[in-house]
Amino acid sequence: MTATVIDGKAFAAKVRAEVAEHVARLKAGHGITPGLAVVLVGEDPASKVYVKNKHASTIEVGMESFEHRLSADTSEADLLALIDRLNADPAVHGILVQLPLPKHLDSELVINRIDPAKDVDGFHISNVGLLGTGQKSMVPCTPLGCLMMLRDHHGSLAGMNAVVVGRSNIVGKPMAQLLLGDSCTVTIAHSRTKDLAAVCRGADILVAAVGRPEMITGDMVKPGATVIDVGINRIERDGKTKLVGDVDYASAAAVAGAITPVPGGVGPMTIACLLANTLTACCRAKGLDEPKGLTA
Ligand SMILES: Nc1nc(=O)c2c([nH]1)NC[C@@H]1CN(c3ccc(C(=O)N[C@@H](CCC(=O)O)C(=O)O)cc3)C=[N+]21
Repeated sequence: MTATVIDGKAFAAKVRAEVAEHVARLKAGHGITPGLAVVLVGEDPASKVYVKNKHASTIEVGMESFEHRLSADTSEADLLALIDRLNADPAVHGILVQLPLPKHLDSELVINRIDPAKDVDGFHISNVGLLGTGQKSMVPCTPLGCLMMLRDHHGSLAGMNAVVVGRSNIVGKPMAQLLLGDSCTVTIAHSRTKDLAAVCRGADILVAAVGRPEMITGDMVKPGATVIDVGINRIERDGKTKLVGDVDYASAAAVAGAITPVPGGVGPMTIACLLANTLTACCRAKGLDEPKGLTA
């Protein structure tokens, strides 16, 4: 058996096209252009990759892109003042502060300064609480992208056993909440889980979000399971830099029913969902119908 490859790149292009269509309608019908502000402090390499892809996509779907690049030694007061300005700016519907921030900045304080209605990352404590209680919120982009791919592939997820490996606030925990919301039986596994392989083999849906290159191997995958690889790891192999996931693709694909590749899987969906969230935030701010199929 060889797994169906879930093409995140193609799916993301479809999502972006849907977003672009809504944006065109907002412009023509209401004279509104959704705007996304991205704040980048310092020079984190992962964030730079993200920013590069993001800027082009924002423009491509017809939105306004506001970039704020601050030096690595920016003070907390200056960063908070910028967020206050963006919160008050009616042209800005979404605000994203690139993480990680330099060590001298308190990322919790900074994230919680963002107006929750403009928090397109879904990291504000209010959005975390709303998601956890099943209320309307802004949903973190990476888990939302994974959910969209799973719904597209399976239709209903009800009753499926889902195992999320990784318990981060940005992926693992919100992913588990979303799967629970779609009536999966959810297990969150992590570095201290006993017999991780056996837990993973119980999964109909296996989401790998551990940040360790190729840690999830084929012997940990139930035959026919759907494997979602959230990992983006840069490694050296045969003298070259390579992008690999948290899943050992070759061995997992030999057992799985469906699998997302890296690159071209979850990554492009994260960016597409950032645009979808910006559109959603804009529609909510204006009291207009929000797009269907682009939210949780
Ligand atoms: N507040 C905040 N929100 C984020 O969502 C956030 C962040 N900070 N900081 C940095 C990380 C990283 N991240 C990526 C998203 C997509 C790709 C992506 O599109 N990857 C392509 C490959 C890119 C390549 O070729 O290197 C792929 O997987 O196919 C990569 C990285 C979002 N992040």
